Amino acid sequence: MNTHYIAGQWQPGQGESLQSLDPVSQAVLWQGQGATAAQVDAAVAAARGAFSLWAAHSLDGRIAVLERFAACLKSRADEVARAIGEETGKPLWEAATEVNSMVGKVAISIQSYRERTGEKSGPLGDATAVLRHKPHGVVAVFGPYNFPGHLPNGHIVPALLAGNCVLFKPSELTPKVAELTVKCWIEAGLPEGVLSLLQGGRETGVALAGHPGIDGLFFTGSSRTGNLLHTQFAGRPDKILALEMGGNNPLIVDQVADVDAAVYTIVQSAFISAGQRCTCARRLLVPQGEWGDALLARLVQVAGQIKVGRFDEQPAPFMGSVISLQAAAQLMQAQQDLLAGGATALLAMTQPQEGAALLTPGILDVTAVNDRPDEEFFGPLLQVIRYDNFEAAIAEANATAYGLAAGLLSDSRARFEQFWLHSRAGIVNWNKQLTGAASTAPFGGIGASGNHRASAYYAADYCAYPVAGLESESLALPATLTPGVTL
Ligand SMILES: NC(=O)C1=CN([C@@H]2O[C@H](COP(=O)(O)OP(=O)(O)OC[C@H]3O[C@@H](n4cnc5c(N)ncnc54)[C@H](O)[C@@H]3O)[C@@H](O)[C@H]2O)C=CC1
Ligand SMILES: O=C(O)CCC(=O)N[C@@H](CCC(=O)O)C(=O)O
Repeated sequence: MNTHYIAGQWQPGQGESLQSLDPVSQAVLWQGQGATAAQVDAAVAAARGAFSLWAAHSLDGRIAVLERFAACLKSRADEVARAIGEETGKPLWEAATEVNSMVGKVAISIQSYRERTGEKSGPLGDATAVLRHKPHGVVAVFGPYNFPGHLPNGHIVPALLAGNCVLFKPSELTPKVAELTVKCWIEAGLPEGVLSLLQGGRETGVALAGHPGIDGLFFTGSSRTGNLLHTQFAGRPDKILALEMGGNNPLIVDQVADVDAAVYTIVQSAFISAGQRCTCARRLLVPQGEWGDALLARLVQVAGQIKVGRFDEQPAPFMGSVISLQAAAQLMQAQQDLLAGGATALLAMTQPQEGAALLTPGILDVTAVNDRPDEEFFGPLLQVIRYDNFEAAIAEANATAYGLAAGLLSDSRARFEQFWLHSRAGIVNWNKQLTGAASTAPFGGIGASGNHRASAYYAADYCAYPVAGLESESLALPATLTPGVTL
């Protein structure tokens, strides 16, 4: 099977065997072998060979390729959305929004490139001060499985636009979506070697991340892998590393007037994509007392009726499956561990069909659990913590090493200002769902969620470095010479 795209050629892998499975039916959607270290070498060599020409292309020339890529995606939107639905399990309506985000990324990246890393010049003394940006060279992009199109695209598009060559290693769980995406780049006329596709798991990732021929690595994935990469890149200031990682995101609910609006916003925050968004609310902070009890009762009622189903089921489900049977088993185990540690199930997460990675929404009250794990449970499992007062809620929200997204549902502006001042996260929302971050804004976290290189609108910043210069058309002596120099 020709599953890797290296130096402008499709070729078979020579590494470990890989399969991508439909998480519900377990049907094989894609199979092949991962790229070996030698194949990674060949892709890096091709990228190094292609770099100077691609970087020297006019910006308009690169933009033209990007726009043809967007047009190709648009024309194949149904096919790409179907592949996303099949491989990840997310419902077709949601997969279609992912393809839209991929298309939209091109225009937004062009705008961001011009605004944040374009060219500026102005007079400085008898010279012109000029600021331009240069690409880093050859960069690796590692993608996660939860947005197999949109999130790698969020690195690849701005990286290519800035003039870098890219080695793309998608998640081993979503190779088919990656293959379709790369086919659109080829159709767009990207020159040979500028983009390679290296399918594979850990073995391929390790070979690529450690390759001396890369100038940088742009990663979206778990905090565990991101931390490994950070350790590996320590002592390498010559290489740029951008890490977009997970979160243990808090959503505080204050006593609001519209309970149903709060419940709807909580559902969209915790259970969209079956809880497999890095921005999903993981911890729901609810006031002690009658009002909090009533809110939770309504939440349990609504969440208990959420339609869960196969990605292509009609009428459409709100939640599809999680990515794999293994992920489903790990989540069920996490629920079991929390219950054993003293949690109460307000709504138990269940796996209704053996052999299918479909999970129903789970809501656990973990207030009584001592030493609550500061972990990201990447699925539809929401932990509720009851609080006594607003200050305690803010302290609880910040009781995490992560810092990706945090939110408040409150009718009080003063409370939001207090929350904003004290919260520690890259996204802080008020009366809006935590999920669905805009591509027109920076996207990144602090703490264990990132390394201060925000992506989305600010991806332009890590795709190019600034070069400042003083320029003059002619070389001439200054009007006054410095003391001590005679000519
Ligand atoms: N902050 C953000 O922008 C986002 C973060 N995420 C996070 O991603 C995670 C889910 O995605 P996953 O695919 O499970 O992440 P993951 O960390 O398992 O994998 C991400 C990528 O790294 C590769 N990889 C794994 N081990 C490696 C190693 N030792 N060396 C080199 N490469 C290695 C994988 O093959 C994959 O391509 C969640 O934690 C989620 O929060 C997901 C989307 C957005
Ligand atoms: O990168 C962008 O263009 C915006 C970031 C984005 O789309 N975030 C999404 C998905 C990220 C995730 O949770 O995995 C979101 O915030 O829902």
